[in-house]
Amino acid sequence: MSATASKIIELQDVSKVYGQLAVVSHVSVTVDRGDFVIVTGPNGGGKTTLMRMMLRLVAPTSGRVVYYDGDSQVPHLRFGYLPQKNMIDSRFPVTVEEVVASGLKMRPLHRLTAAERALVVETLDQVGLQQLRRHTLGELSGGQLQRALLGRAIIGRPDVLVLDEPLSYLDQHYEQRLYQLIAQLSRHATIIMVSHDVSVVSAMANRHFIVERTLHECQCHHHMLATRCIDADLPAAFGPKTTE
Ligand SMILES: Nc1ncnc2c1ncn2[C@@H]1O[C@H](COP(=O)(O)OP(=O)(O)OP(=O)(O)O)[C@@H](O)[C@H]1O
Repeated sequence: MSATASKIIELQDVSKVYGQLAVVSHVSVTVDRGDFVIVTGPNGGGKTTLMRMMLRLVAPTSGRVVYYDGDSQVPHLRFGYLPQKNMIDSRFPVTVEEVVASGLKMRPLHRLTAAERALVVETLDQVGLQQLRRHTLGELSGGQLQRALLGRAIIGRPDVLVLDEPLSYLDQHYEQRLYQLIAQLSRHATIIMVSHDVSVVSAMANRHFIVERTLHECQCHHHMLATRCIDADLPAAFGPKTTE
């Protein structure tokens, strides 16, 4: 981001220990408003734990997670979160539209305002699930479930969208749709995305964190893009974010 970018999330010497296992160790980093951060690292390296501490869903063993609006600290941010699929119990008897709407307000569908209902319809369209809106989660394929959860994450027009392995289970068609949707969302939201597939996403991101117990920021990100070290077979619309 530019020199005038304002920070939105700050991790201050954050660590997480489970039993004897130091999962995340002394991470200090700042994410700026408008950043698009890609997060990579080995299995079990602590990526999900770090994301969930950023979201304040997991309390750090030590250190602090601080949110900002401009220069002021704020108690909350509007987050959208797409968790890893293995964290979801799809036996829960709710429909696709109820799941999507739950990202807006914890209210039954019939109690949403007309504007909120319109937003549910628009979001179902964005994730391509209008036809399946009355289906329950248990009736969905892995990719359809992933899209329903993405709908829930984006419907509230979040300040920060955290996506943990969003490409899992998606077929090629929806992978492309997802890239387009994320590129669109990144114009208004800060995006933090865990992904093993850096090839396409790298071209949308302006920062790259590597998490393996601790966090390294990969400074070669723009160099890699500039020299096309990454084999990014990109749709033309996906130019890299600039750092002017
Ligand atoms: N609630 C928990 N209790 C105990 N150990 C945990 C808990 N959550 C995560 N762990 C352990 O912390 C380590 C890091 O897990 P985490 O899910 O954060 O890694 P990850 O980088 O997201 O992995 P992956 O790429 O496989 O999704 C793992 O060894 C995991 O077993």
